[in-house]
Amino acid sequence: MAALLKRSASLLRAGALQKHGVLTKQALCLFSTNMRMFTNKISVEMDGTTGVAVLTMKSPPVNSLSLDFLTEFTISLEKLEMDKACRGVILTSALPRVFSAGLDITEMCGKSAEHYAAFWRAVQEFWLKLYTSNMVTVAAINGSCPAGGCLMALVCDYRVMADDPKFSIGLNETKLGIVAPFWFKDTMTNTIGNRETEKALQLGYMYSPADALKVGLVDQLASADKVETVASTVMSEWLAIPDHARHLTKSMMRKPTRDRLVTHRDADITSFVNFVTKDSIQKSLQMYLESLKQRKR
Ligand SMILES: CCCCC/C=C/C(=O)SCCNC(=O)CCNC(=O)[C@H](O)C(C)(C)COP(=O)(O)OP(=O)(O)OC[C@H]1O[C@@H](n2cnc3c(N)ncnc32)[C@H](O)[C@@H]1OP(=O)(O)O
Repeated sequence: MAALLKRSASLLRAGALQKHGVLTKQALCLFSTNMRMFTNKISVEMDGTTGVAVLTMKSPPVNSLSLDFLTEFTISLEKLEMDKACRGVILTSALPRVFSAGLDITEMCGKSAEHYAAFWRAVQEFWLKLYTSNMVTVAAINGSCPAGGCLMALVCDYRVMADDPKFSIGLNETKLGIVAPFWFKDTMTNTIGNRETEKALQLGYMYSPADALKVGLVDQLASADKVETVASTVMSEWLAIPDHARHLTKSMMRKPTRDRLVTHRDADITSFVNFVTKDSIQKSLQMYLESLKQRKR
């Protein structure tokens, strides 16, 4: 620690730390310490010297995105966003075989319209915070990630997936008899293009890691035990770019998609509530949940 402080002081004297916002941020990293945050469903470990946090989802059995999970996730992300020492976040899962099973289906079944509205606002908030994060975000996908799990990976800046054919990734909503909202669709289109998204969404296609790499749904594959290490290497490459330039570029690329949801946010909630309260949709979701349970028997 004394050596770090000495090095920071000498950098400050040399004026190196005031040159760009990014260097000032790096200087803060030099002064900062490691940090740990735990909630029931998420743990965050921040390395003060690299400025990289690892956010690990740990909500068995499948890291489904319940209202509680989404709230804890969004708060953890906000805390990191406010910590000037934190420049990048790696998202990963503590569960074997599953990154995230997507939205918690039980939050969309047999509840009140008020509950559905609150749940959907939390899903929107989670997407907005992650999609517009100033930090570099890398998904270390160490298991399957259907629907909302895939969305979470897609909003990151880079995706590394475990090269295991047992895992799959995609927006499979049509298979549940439901429809991915326009901002899920936009996020996928921005990643793999219109034609591939059109096919993938209509068919509710779940890609193997190899196929996901082929269409650009993920950026890189790694053996299951190396996913996080590869994600860290990718993170250092991204952090070599000055933060302000990288972030302004990210904002420029993402603003139209973000603005579209912000402009239509309330209408999107109404539309979700109207959709999910239909008897036919409730029946489809119940049947799907039942089929998940039957699979095990
Ligand atoms: C209406 C407007 C659009 C809304 C947009 C919707 C977006 C979504 O994200 S909808 C959710 C879509 N998700 C899925 O289709 C995933 C379904 N799950 C799976 O495919 C698998 O569970 C798995 C591959 C993620 C993991 O497989 P495995 O390890 O074999 O675990 P199990 O299938 O045995 O599941 C254990 C346990 O968890 C329950 N469960 C699974 N997924 C969900 C979920 N998304 N929400 C709630 N609960 C889920 C599953 O039913 C099992 O429960 P128990 O039988 O009670 O143990």
